[in-house]
Amino acid sequence: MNFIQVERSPGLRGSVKIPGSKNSSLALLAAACLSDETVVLNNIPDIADFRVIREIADELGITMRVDEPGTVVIIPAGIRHAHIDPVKSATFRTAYYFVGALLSRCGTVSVGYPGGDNFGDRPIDQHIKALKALGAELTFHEKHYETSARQLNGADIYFDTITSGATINAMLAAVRAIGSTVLRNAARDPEVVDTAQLLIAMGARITGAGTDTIRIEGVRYLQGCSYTAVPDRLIAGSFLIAAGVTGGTITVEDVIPEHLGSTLAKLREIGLQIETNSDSITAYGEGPLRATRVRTGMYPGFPTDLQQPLTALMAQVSGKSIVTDKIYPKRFAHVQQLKRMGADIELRAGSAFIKGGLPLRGNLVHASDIRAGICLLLAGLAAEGTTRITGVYHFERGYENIVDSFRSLGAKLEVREALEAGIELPQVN
Ligand SMILES: CC(=O)N[C@H]1[C@@H](OP(=O)(O)OP(=O)(O)OC[C@H]2O[C@@H](n3ccc(=O)[nH]c3=O)[C@H](O)[C@@H]2O)O[C@H](CO)[C@@H](O)[C@@H]1O
Ligand SMILES: C=C(OP(=O)(O)O)C(=O)O
Repeated sequence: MNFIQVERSPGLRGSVKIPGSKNSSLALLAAACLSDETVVLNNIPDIADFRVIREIADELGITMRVDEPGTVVIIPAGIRHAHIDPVKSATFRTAYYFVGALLSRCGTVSVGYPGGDNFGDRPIDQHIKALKALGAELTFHEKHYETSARQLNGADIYFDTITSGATINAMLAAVRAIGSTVLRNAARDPEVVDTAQLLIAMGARITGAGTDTIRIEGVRYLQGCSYTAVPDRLIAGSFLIAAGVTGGTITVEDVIPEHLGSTLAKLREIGLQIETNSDSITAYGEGPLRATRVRTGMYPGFPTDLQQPLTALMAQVSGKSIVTDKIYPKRFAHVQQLKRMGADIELRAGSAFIKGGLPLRGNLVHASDIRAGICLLLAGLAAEGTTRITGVYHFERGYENIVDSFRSLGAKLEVREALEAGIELPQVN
């Protein structure tokens, strides 16, 4: 079993190029499968979820060829069926996008229940509601569910809660439906806009993406195109937070600063100096930092996916901070692990109450999901001694070359094999 070994690394310094967004790429790969022609996607990160999607595509008869790093050629015309392996689909979150994308083409799509990060309830009722409104019928089995439709018809759909996943899925299903669809209370995330932009480049008729009302006129034919995924705002945010954690200066390149509006405002409030240019951001973390209170919210609110890395920072900053997750109130598995490293954090009703500024000590800790992993890595960079983090698979789902990127900034960390290192690691998922 592998683990990541991290040593205290004060004052990280340098620049990192930010790869394409994981969450966008997962939607774009499915969206491309709606096309009648070849689609080329650029800036697709080489992460674990992508590798599973390629296997699934291959089994369905869809070509997904990597021509050069980051560039994926998708030829959906050869699709034979849409029965997606339930075991493979359960290893990541977004296999459900293939329901929206393949329903109009195949009539029936079967897929396993969504996996991905496990931090309490992640219902898909709004996906189901949207698909039903468009005319689909769903049947649920023990390990998979099946969605069928002879024809999809446009509909007026109101989401009961703001959800990026269901907004994207409904958009995918609606672009080839007959007639008009309106999505109300839609998510405004950059990944929703990115998916709409690709679909528009393919010939879809979509307006309003980026607002809470998206209008779609169904079309019969979608052409090929070449499209580039937006940069990963969550990876960018993680590196900027690292500047605060280590008291260093870090520049993230190839980013869209507007996508990080709430994150930059919060980091400035905490006391980091932030400089933005058209496609780069520099965070200076040397100055005195202040405790804060943050609540996550759907975009443009503070992202739940940066709540965990921010908690590692606030554990370093003297004073009382409160981190509240309104999107996933149970997304706090990292707290127990931070406590093992000496942090003083109490959990109550969806909030972490942090008494910051205590010295952290390296320990053996477990990353239970992607952002818990980056949180522990950041804590390890600040802690005295050696931190060993298990659950490396979760890093591989979210971050391409994370270890090399941190090393390029001067961080001391490496991936090690437990047997070779002579260390007995506990068996955890
Ligand atoms: C692959 C991907 O893009 N993952 C991101 C996506 O997940 P995902 O798309 O699963 O998250 P959603 O935006 O759908 O979830 C937002 C909120 O809506 C709720 N909800 C969602 C769907 C539904 O049918 N019913 C319902 O109640 C969820 O429980 C959550 O409280 O957005 C999350 C919230 O920004 C991020 O943490 C994930 O990194
Ligand atoms: C929750 C996340 O991912 P997923 O939705 O793919 O599980 C994440 O990227 O933080």
